[in-house]
Amino acid sequence: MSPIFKPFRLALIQLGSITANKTDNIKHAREMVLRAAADAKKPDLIVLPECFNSPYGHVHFPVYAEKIGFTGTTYNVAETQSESVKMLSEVAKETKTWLIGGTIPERDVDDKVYNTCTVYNPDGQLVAIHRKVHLFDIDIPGKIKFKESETLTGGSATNFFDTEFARIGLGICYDVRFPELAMIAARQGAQVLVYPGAFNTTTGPLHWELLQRSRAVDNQVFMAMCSPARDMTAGYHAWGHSMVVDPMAKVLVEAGEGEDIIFADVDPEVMYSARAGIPVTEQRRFDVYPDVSQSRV
Ligand SMILES: O=C(O)CCC(=O)C(=O)O
Repeated sequence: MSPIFKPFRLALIQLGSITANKTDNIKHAREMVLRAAADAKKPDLIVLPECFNSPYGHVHFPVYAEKIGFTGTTYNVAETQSESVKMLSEVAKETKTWLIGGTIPERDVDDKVYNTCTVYNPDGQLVAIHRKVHLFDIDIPGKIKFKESETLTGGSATNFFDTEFARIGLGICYDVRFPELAMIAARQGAQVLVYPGAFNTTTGPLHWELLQRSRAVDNQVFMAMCSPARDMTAGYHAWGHSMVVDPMAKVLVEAGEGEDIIFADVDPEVMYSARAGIPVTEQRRFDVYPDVSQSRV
């Protein structure tokens, strides 16, 4: 049976004022979630950006890392030591809204550090965790060099979660460059992909929109990426331009560079008509090439 897909409203928080003070960052993120939830057309799902509680950079991850402290697949927020997880759980409950809590640096029980996304239901329960699978290691001479693998470990699982309105596939930023991850989630029934991300001013203008529209059109799903706002005084200049794209690759809404909250109404009919009109989902030739979604970890 196909997963449920009903109309819903999505809010992306392009968070600004991310400073060296973690407590302030968490407080500000909470205020912005409250503001998004208080919109006249209350969203069903709110999203925060990648690395919302710390400055972005591999040197910062171990310093800001929090012990979420869960193993396996059941998560009891009452047991966590993470102040970010506590806040996210509480504000999801307070607003009675689904919340994708951007990402935070996470220190695991084995002392490895991950770039981790946590998801909460409207009761404040932590229902899903995605650790960034593909680490952002690039070197474009004269432009940008970044090596997350100096301090981070890559996650080893693909992830989605179910709500009462849709199945949502998860990824984080650089993960969007690897079509297999999106393809696997889509083939597992996700109709919407949400990736907190923080592209930069070199790759952002070239690839941020292109990659989202590509993942949307090749899987005929909705795709959303939520960035921090750009801060030219920070060590890393995020691209901003948080956006939501529909299954025909149309950009439904796009933020600028500054702090903002953008909203989109996700209409399942757009996905159904895209799939009916261009039926690639039924025309695949697994007799010619393998179905990568079957090689799931
Ligand atoms: O892929 C890119 O160009 C940017 C990726 C990135 O910023 C990240 O993974 O945090």
